[in-house]
Amino acid sequence: MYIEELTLTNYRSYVKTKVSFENKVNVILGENAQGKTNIMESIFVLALAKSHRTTKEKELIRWDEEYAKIEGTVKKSNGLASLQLVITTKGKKAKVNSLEQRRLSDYIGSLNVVMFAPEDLNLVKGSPQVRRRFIDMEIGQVNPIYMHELNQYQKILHQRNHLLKNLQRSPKSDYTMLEILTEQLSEIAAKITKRRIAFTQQLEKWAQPIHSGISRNLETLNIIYKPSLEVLESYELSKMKEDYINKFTEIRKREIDRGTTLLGPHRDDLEFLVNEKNVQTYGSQGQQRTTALSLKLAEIELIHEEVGEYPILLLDDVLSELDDFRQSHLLNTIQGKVQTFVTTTSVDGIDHETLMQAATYKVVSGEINRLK
Ligand SMILES: Nc1ncnc2c1ncn2[C@@H]1O[C@H](COP(=O)(O)OP(=O)(O)OP(=O)(O)O)[C@@H](O)[C@H]1O
Repeated sequence: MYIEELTLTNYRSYVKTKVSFENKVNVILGENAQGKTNIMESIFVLALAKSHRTTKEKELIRWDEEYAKIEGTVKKSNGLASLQLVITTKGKKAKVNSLEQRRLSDYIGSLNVVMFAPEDLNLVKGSPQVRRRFIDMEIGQVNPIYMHELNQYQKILHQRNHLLKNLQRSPKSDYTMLEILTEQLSEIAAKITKRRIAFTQQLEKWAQPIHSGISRNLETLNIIYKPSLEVLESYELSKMKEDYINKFTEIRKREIDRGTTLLGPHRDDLEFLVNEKNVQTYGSQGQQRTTALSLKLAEIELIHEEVGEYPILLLDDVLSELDDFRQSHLLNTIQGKVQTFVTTTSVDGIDHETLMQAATYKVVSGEINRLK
């Protein structure tokens, strides 16, 4: 799939902008703070109805305006789709081919993207939250039900935490509600855990040969899902739910003392092993970069496997962070098959053939124009 045209209205620094793109590499050039990342972010938001750099949606709306609108014409193997996402301070509304989507989770997946920005180099080294967000975004865009389950999970988790805090203050309260919420949370926790384990295995399958290639066959990569509920011997949903309920019963006193839910997908993590050693603890910076790059390239293949089309790749200011060999590996992999957007302040030093043939745009003060 690829984006033919993008229109932004009141989106961050853009008042009204319409721009056509090519189904190849599109390089977006510009000095600092001119609006390059805003373009990348708008494509990401059009796909996932969420920003990669903020949770505060108000920031996406141009100052002193009421709403922001992102429109995109997307070419897919089954034809053209016109997508529209309107963001207000009260919420978001999405349309596909002028039809309003009842739920955002139904809309997500209309456009698939993979973003690679400098902060993704943090995927390995950063906090577990960064890795959980990565998993959720990736499964969410190929599986709308997962997004729905995740929302439900967050709601029940919030209620349960609130109740645990109340129980902490008045221990004589009724425990029936806690049992009901524990049962509901365990049911969804099992579904989410199961999907995440399956996703991790699928991601590992794609990432392993890629990592070997980038490391010139010197390194092997393993990706392990680390659930907060230990040893999930059975992957059967009912058994997993039962395991969660039993464990919650076991740690009830501790949870009430702490006033929070101590177990579940919101506490899980991913572990990366290079040559069987934890790369977060023992890996060099180079190995950590190779791992992050392998994961991103694996994501592209995984989405292709799931939806039957390659996603769009957004490389925000990241090429200059990679050495020549990793840069070439990345550009050789995407060449001719993935529509790619690259932002950079300058193409000096990046002399790969793919970039020579790219469509080039210049961004100045919130306006984008084609150069070649
Ligand atoms: N809600 C908003 N309304 C108006 N302008 C905004 C809004 N949010 C951000 N901006 C402006 O957008 C500009 C930043 O754009 P962007 O992050 O895309 O820069 P960039 O070209 O990627 O720069 P760099 O190379 O430094 O990353 C800033 O000038 C900022 O003031």
